[in-house]
Amino acid sequence: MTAPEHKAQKLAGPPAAEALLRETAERAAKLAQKPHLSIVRLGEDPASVSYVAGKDARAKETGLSSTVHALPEETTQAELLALIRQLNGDSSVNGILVQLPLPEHIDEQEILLAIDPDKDVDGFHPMNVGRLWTNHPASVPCTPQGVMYLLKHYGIDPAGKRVVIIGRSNIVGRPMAGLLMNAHATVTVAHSRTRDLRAVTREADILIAAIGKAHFVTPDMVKPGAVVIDVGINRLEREGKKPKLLGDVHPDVAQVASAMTPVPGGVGPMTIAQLLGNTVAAAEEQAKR
Ligand SMILES: Nc1nc(=O)c2c([nH]1)NC[C@@H]1CN(c3ccc(C(=O)N[C@@H](CCC(=O)O)C(=O)O)cc3)C=[N+]21
Repeated sequence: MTAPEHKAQKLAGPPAAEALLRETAERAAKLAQKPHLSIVRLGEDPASVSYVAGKDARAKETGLSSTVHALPEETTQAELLALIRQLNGDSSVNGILVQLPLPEHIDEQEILLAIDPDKDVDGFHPMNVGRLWTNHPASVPCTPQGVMYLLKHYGIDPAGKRVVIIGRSNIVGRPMAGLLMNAHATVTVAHSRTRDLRAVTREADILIAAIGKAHFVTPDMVKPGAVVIDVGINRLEREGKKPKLLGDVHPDVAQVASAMTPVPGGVGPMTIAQLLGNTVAAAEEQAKR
């Protein structure tokens, strides 16, 4: 590309995340007891170690308390279930998060089903999935809920607009579609089997990339003036250096989009802020009982 004639507005995550964290801290301070988040992680996958450390630190800065249960990779299904049941039964624990992905030998669906839906701050329990899809949302997955907050923060209302989501994962694509439908958008979910993907994505007023492939979305796939939300975080590990983080959207897309989230510093910080928001909401509900 030659010299850019146009540059999309940067939808920075940190200012929106700070606003959400401030609201969350104020709500946390009103509770008789500090909201408590229990985070469970298996094994030493570097991305998981780094994300969990971020969640734990942010929780403490926001006036919540948190515990990290770092278990060995070889932890059995039964041992993990036993820990979840213990946390379910512990009234001092308001939120439970089991960091994904789990090792191959663990049955993820059985683990997510075992978490008390009232403590399911990830919103991954089928009960909470059902609540979202019947437009009675309770706990909603943090990344898509964080995207909704970010859009609102920047004055972007999806009502009546055409939104195309690329990716159909349980963590991002599917719940994102449910939230946007609830917000009156016209939603298309595209994925790896979509024919003529470019024709589909070019229809989008708001394009959400949650594919998991670095720089997958190129300028030719974007309608001029569209808003582009990049949910991808592809870690390029480098010898002796911090990994480089690449989004799912090619940086040249900024020359056709009207607004675009950066990576890092876009959706990622929203995810963590929303997780703490969900934890405080769970604590508020539990305090009513
Ligand atoms: N049960 C569960 N719940 C999750 O919410 C969950 C999960 N498992 N597994 C993995 C994904 C990923 N995820 C991120 C959170 C924050 C950043 C984040 O803060 N990113 C920063 C950069 C962080 C860095 O430097 O590594 C940014 O984009 O600016 C990224 C990714 C939560 N996830």
